[in-house]
This record gives sequence, structure tokens and C-alpha cells, in this order.
Amino acid sequence: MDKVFIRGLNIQTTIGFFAWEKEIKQTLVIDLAMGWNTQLAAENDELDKTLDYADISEKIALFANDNPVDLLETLAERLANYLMTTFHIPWLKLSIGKPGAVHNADTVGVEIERGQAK
Ligand SMILES: Nc1nc2c(c(=O)[nH]1)N=C([C@H](O)[C@@H](O)CO)CN2
Repeated sequence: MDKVFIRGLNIQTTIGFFAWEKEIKQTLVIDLAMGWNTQLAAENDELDKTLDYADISEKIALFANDNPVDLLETLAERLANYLMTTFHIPWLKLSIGKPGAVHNADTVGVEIERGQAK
């Protein structure tokens, strides 16, 4: 299966379980792999036949800011559902890291895989 991917996407958003976290923005780092038949776009060199990683990167930041939640798990599930529905993505793997959350770890986070690889 071919994939279109985004790695190391830094976004600033409100996220966290604790009350103080609801008053600030924190950095999340997102890695996303999306199953797609990239031959469709390559045949005639057409952007509208593939997943536009620039457009999707912007949509991810907007979605996170429009949907503040406590847990990374909740954001991951909702974001995966939004992306799969909006862009007709059959399979994706999504990782969300919160590098500022644990002072003596490089990063912490969640990774989910949804859908069927075609
Ligand atoms: N598995 C998770 N553990 C924790 C989360 C989370 O979203 N998923 N969140 C927090 C707090 O918001 C934390 O980031 C504050 O430092 C704690 N554990």
C-alpha cells in the first residue's frame, strides 16, 4: 500500500487534564501516515488526485484548536475519524506526542492505527 505522510508537524493548542492546562497552549508533535494509491496522481501529475499534505497539515492544526479536549487519546480518536471521513482515507496511523508533559522524558504520547489497508 502506498502512503502519504506528515512527520514532525508541530502545532500549538489547548490540551490537558489539569485546570492550568486549559488556560495555555502547548506544543504537540504529530506524525501521520495515510494509505493512498499514489499512482492515481502520478499518472497525469495531478495534485487533486492525491492527499494534499500541506492542506491536511493546516486542517490538523485547525481541528485541534477547534476541539479542545483533556486527553491525547481523545484528540487522536476524533482527529483520525475527522481525517478519514473528510478525505476518504481508508487507513491511517497517527501519533501525537506532547514533548513538554514529562520533564525527564524526550516526549510522551499515543499512537493509533485505524481502518483497513487496501
Ligand atoms: N495516557 C495519557 N496520560 C496522560 C495524559 C494523556 O493525555 N494521556 N495527560 C496528562 C496531563 O494532561 C499531562 O500531560 C500534564 O502534564 C497526564 N497523563
